[in-house]
Amino acid sequence: MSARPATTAPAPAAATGSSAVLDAAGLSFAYARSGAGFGEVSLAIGRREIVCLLGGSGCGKSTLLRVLAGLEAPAAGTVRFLGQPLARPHPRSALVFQQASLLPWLNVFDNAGFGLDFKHQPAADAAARKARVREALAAVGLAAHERAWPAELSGGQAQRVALARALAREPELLFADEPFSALDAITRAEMQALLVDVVRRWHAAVLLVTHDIDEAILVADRILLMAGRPGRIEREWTVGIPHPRDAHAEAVTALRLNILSALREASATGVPPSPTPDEEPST
Ligand SMILES: Nc1ncnc2c1ncn2[C@@H]1O[C@H](COP(=O)(O)OP(=O)(O)OP(=O)(O)O)[C@@H](O)[C@H]1O
Repeated sequence: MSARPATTAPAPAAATGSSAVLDAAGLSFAYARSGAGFGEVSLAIGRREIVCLLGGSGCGKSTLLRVLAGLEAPAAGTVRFLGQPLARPHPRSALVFQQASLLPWLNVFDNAGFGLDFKHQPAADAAARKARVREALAAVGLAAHERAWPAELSGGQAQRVALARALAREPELLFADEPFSALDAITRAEMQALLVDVVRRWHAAVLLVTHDIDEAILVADRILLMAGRPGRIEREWTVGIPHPRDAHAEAVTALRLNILSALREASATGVPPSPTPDEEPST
């Protein structure tokens, strides 16, 4: 019998109310200069859930992440973080981008601790701060590199420091925007596995923006497909495949084909096809 990942009806997502670390309703956004943005997005991210926002270039994934993270205000709609309206980046959230953006004059330890000095971060005494940074660096495999300088690191190591900097903040939700897309394939695969491992151990949820279908399938608990202009969340898949996932497994291949077909349809018509009758709704 063929194993098949669950596929679903359109968003909004399943996690709601007290089970959600973040929920957003009726969000839209348009840049003043270009008018580009996204429209009518409603979604929720459950505690400890890994959600991938997948879509083609320019559909508004990064913009949506920025609004959900509190970096931009929406034109309409609301974002709630742990049940409270979000007006600015929440102290229990953290961000990782494609570029590690390490400060060249700080060593690895101080770069990893840098996020603890941000405004509105809960106060931690020096010993607790040190312990948090050490633990985060150990989790990403850089315990032996505390005193190294950013210029001495490979791209993968620099991204590990960026991940440690995020973990040290003990986030409830980690926003990650294409964090591995500048890395070579082997390092990327290592980082994907590391991400799943550490966020599970840190009990953090993740919103991962990617245009890489395989990355989404190998990492996510749930995949949201964004498409159209302005972008909307058009489809959603719950990925019930246990970790670690094998890129060549039958269930992974089936889901890849399913997503590819939805993406192709979206680029041809602007709207992905509705789920077929044999595709099971997730909730
Ligand atoms: N600061 C800005 N001012 C005006 N338009 C912008 C700005 N930033 C992005 N855009 C436009 O908004 C749209 C969405 O951009 P966004 O970066 O969110 O897309 P994306 O899906 O993340 O793309 P990619 O995968 O290529 O990064 C694009 O058409 C882009 O050109």
